[in-house]
Amino acid sequence: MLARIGAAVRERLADNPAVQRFPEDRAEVYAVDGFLGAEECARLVGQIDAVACPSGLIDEEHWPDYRTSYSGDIDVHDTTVRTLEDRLAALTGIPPACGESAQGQRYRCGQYFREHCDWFDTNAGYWQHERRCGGQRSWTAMIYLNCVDEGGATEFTRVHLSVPPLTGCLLLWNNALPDGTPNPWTMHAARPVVRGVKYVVTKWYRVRSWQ
Ligand SMILES: O=C(O)CCC(=O)C(=O)O
Ligand SMILES: [Fe+2]
Repeated sequence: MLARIGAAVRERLADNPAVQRFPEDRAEVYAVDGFLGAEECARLVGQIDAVACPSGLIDEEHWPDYRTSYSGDIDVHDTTVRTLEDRLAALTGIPPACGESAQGQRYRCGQYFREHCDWFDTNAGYWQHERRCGGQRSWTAMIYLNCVDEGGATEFTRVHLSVPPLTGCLLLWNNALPDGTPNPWTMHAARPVVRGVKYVVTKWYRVRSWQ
């Protein structure tokens, strides 16, 4: 399933001249500049400020201080959110039903999200729940809503790829290898914001409908 999804999205992205793939064979990471306009970004920033609470973590108990950002589910009925979802579906071909609700995140000065992979550990206790809610995560889509004065890069730590936040830019990656197994090279972190504040919206996609 994951191999099939990976191949379908890969083919579609390869045909799109607006999509750039980072020159890294071990991880499939792509960027699309100007995926959202400045006004759309500003509207989403306002929404995030309205809903943001300290970010949770799926395995909070074992990993305190792993993620110090604030986050929240943004309003799924909002027109900007709908536009964003539609654009992502058109770009990737992934059915919108597979997407978890869009999550907004805000990192203030000094805040970060330590090194992690987005796919689920199928040996962890939480997996029994997640496998029934759509299963494994396939692709991750993240949109930067603003430029950060200093810090706040998304770093793929094992392949030494660092992506600085840029207003409206989409970062997209496949959490699986071409054979459908989890790709350890997708390990990534949100580096601490040094000056300014960082806002992003993240969509994680599952192999089946998310519920
Ligand atoms: O904010 C970032 O740069 C990365 C966020 C992230 O890794 C996530 O939300 O899974
Ligand atoms: Fe992540």
